[in-house]
Amino acid sequence: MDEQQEEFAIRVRDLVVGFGRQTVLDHLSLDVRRGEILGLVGASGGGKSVLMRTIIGLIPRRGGIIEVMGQPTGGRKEGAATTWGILFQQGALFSSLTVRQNVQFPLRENLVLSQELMDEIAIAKLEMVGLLAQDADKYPAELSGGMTKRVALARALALDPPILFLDEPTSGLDPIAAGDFDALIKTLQKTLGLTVFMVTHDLASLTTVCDRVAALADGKIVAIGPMRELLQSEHPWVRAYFHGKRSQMLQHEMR
Ligand SMILES: Nc1ncnc2c1ncn2[C@@H]1O[C@H](COP(=O)(O)OP(=O)(O)OP(=O)(O)O)[C@@H](O)[C@H]1O
Repeated sequence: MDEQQEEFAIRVRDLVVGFGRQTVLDHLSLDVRRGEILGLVGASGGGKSVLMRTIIGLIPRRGGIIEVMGQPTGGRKEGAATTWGILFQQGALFSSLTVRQNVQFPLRENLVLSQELMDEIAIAKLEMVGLLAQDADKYPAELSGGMTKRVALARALALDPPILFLDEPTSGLDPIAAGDFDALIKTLQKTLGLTVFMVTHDLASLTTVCDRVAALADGKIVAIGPMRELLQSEHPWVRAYFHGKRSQMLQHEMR
């Protein structure tokens, strides 16, 4: 593996993705460094979810190259579950399974382990995301929004993947729960050395947990860097996003 491959967890080059006549991603390039938390912002309907889903192989591409941990992804499915964990926006837990069974789901799908070991792993993962062993027998309907996200996170981390994809992780959470969740992501990044790719509109998350922020506009990454650099960007969409009335108000309150 050469030095460049070592440095990047995800490399995207000239990615083109579309549906019918619509081109959503238009020769998009992006590097995600190993061990960083990268936040992705963009207009609603601008293609953030499409980019994430294309990287993980759920949407086919029309052109371009995607490498994950130094390996081209071209349709490769095997090994995916151990390479990345995914937290979808609503948590997407299986409602008929308990918390424990939800966390164990990827283990059952990918490994052959004794029930005892799977129980131990499930409890360890739940504790890692700040839940208690007694939460393991609850059903998703019995959980708060914050707990649901934590269970989904425990499930995403069940196979110890080096990369974590988060789709608007703090949406639907109150500011305290959102702040706690952000802190948890930061702790996991530091303790596990995770690379985190996070789609978010949450200015607090962008400012407090993201090492870098990438802005998606017109199907391309038009700005990327630490938040303070994005705030200086001259790109019209980036300026409108971070310096519009609503953002200004929030940034002022965050000072
Ligand atoms: N499976 C699909 N089939 C057809 N069009 C799609 C499909 N998935 C996404 N699109 C289109 O691609 C565009 C980008 O959608 P995407 O969900 O990536 O936006 P987004 O940036 O994540 O938006 P939001 O912030 O509102 O979640 C939209 O115009 C959407 O209608």
